[in-house]
Amino acid sequence: MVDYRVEDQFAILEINNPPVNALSLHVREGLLNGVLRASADNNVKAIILIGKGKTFPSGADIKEFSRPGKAPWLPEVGHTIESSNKPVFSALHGTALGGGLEIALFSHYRIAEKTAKVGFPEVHLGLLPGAEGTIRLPRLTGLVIAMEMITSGRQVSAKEALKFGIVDKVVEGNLLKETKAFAKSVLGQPLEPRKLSLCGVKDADQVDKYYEAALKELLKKYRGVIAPVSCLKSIRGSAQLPYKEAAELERTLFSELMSGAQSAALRYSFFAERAASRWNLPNGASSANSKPLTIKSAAVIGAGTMGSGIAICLIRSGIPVILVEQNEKMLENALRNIGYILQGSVKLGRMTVDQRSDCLRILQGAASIEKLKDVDIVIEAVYENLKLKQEIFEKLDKICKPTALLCSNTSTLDIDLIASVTSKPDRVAGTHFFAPAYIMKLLENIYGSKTSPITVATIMDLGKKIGKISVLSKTCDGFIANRMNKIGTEAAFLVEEGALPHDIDQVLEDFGMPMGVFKVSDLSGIDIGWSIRQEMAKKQGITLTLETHYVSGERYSSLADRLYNLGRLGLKTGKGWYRYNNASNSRKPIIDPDVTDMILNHCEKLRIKRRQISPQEIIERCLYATVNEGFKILEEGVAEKPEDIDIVWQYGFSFPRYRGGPMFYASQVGLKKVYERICYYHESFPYSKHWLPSDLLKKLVSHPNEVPINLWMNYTNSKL
Ligand SMILES: CCCCCCCCCCCCC[C@H](O)CC(=O)SCCNC(=O)CCNC(=O)[C@H](O)C(C)(C)COP(=O)(O)OP(=O)(O)OC[C@H]1O[C@@H](n2cnc3c(N)ncnc32)[C@H](O)[C@@H]1OP(=O)(O)O
Repeated sequence: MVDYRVEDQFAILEINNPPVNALSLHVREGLLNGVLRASADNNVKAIILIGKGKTFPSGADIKEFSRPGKAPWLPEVGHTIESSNKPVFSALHGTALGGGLEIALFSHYRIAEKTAKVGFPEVHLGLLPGAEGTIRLPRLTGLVIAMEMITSGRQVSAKEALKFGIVDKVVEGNLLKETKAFAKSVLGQPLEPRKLSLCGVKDADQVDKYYEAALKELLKKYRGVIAPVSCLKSIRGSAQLPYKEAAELERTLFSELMSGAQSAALRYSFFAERAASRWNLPNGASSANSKPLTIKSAAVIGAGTMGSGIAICLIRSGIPVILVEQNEKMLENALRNIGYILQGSVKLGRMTVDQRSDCLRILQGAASIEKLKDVDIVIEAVYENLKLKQEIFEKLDKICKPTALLCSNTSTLDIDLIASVTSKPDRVAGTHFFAPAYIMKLLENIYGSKTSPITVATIMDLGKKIGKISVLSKTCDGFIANRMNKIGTEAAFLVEEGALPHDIDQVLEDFGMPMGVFKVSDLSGIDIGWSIRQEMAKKQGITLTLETHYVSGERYSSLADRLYNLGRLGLKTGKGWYRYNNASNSRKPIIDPDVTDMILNHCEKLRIKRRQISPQEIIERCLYATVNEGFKILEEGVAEKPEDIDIVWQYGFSFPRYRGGPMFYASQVGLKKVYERICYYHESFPYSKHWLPSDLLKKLVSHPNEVPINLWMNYTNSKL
């Protein structure tokens, strides 16, 4: 794990723990023993710590955090480094992060390869740098930079690290050779001034001012998230307390975070995100044995909001796009809008003027699909109508080259039905983007019964290339995301039973959702849901009225239909579930007594006796219904593993990452408790089939050993 050799009187400690040289127990032991050995060796003048492979250590081993750890701990290794009688040089390349950077800060000197990056990403794991990083970094950079770097988790380039005083030199070429050369130039100089534990924080007298300003920002930016504030408290300690006491405070804060629910969820999320990129199909094909095709050109059909957004994602990644739209005016508008959106990115510093021009150069509009014969992939993003989509796919099948992938951005429709009109169903898949497509990180990829492994591998790989988090779903009505989302349905029932829209929104926002469900509904438009419901009713041959309370034996709420009938279509009409001050162009929702009256009248007409609804019930009704459907999705193999579901929720619906996702949340509450409440709600609401308890959940609670391990057990520390 740590290779030891002596060259030119340098003891080289080469850390060899692929893939990221995490500081696992054996690495810590190797470093400790290596430094002690070199310190005692009269033939050694200096010690160099360097990473083998692609990086200097990128942090502590996160996997070790979920089991009882073993000494030597990182701070002990660090102090052994700092107190060595030989100068220690850390040679940084790749990503020197977290514990890796802390090891470097215990060293007497730091040399960085030009492309190296350094940072403290612990905050993203709900932690703080717990091996004295919060005490040492401010001693090098001053408080403001340390506060910014540690509370944001931002990685800084070698050049910036040099400017901040984190590294002593930036080098090009052979890192070891350059480090030796630098070492030779400073050998013989006293070590004491290089020991950060003996230095002070130069702007310590300003700490209260900086602390207050940073705290105000953090509370605004990270509502409900505790780690950033703990980071700040620890940095304040570094300026206010003697070194040893500051380190003790850091240790206490670190332990509190480490044993808390938020860090558990964030650490789970780190691995869940990586697990979601690995997939297995029922036929044995998998990400490990399937190679993607290279996508060099693409077409997007439909220049509405979704189509334009998808085109932006592709051109931003250098993939030329033909954007097809029959309506010339609409096409013209879309191309102009794409230009504006990219202009906005330039203004925000997310791309340069040249990059914007490069994007627009590879974007081309077309009025018909005849031009698509050479593209590698087509993504259709027209109106959600099966017949229309089938017509398009039938044409594409004739026009496109045989190797082209034909994908649909459908959010609900069966991929098999779309593929059935083509002669190459193995090339057909779903690529479901979330609005706005150029911002939302999720790409929900869908395979049908005939989709080939190459097609799946290609769309999963494409997602990664365009900067998305791809998750794979088997085809079904609504796929993982929309099928599972029962929040809106239960929220409407809760309003009928006694809550008000703003009560529910408040509870969901306090839980950590960025916006309550009724605010979201106003933003996307009440008419959207209305047309989906009308379409569904048409299919079933029924007519919906404002008094409809059951549809095909299922409970139904017509509250949103009432809003539609009143012309309250949401933000765009200035009125929906809330009222908006359109005169001042404000998007701020205002509680509207007219809506309350409408709700009360509705309940009176339907003879619903209203009651007091607790915040606990709101959470349970909205989330447990969703979780129950999640288990059914797992049971049916729509999602391969719970991580896939949780990642869909985090990146598609902005579910708070510090709660892990609905499935992880359920495991934290305790599956037994969740199951019992689902059974209770099933008894209370027999006309909502989403409360019919999932067999998988029942089995997990009663006979956990009979459940295949990939479906649950190895991913969570579920409390049964
Ligand atoms: C008696 C009781 C006494 C108690 C005393 C307690 C003392 C306390 C001491 C605590 C000291 C800890 C202090 C330290 O500050 C804490 C940390 O260091 S936390 C970790 C900080 N580092 C990170 O968060 C980095 C995370 N990794 C990344 O950001 C990226 O992986 C990367 C390094 C930028 C590389 O990105 P990519 O090249 O894209 O590669 P992947 O992301 O796909 O990763 C590849 C592979 O590696 C796995 N992995 C990555 N990082 C870690 C890690 N830190 N630990 C374990 N595993 C890691 C990753 O999961 C991938 O594997 P896969 O999941 O695909 O199998």
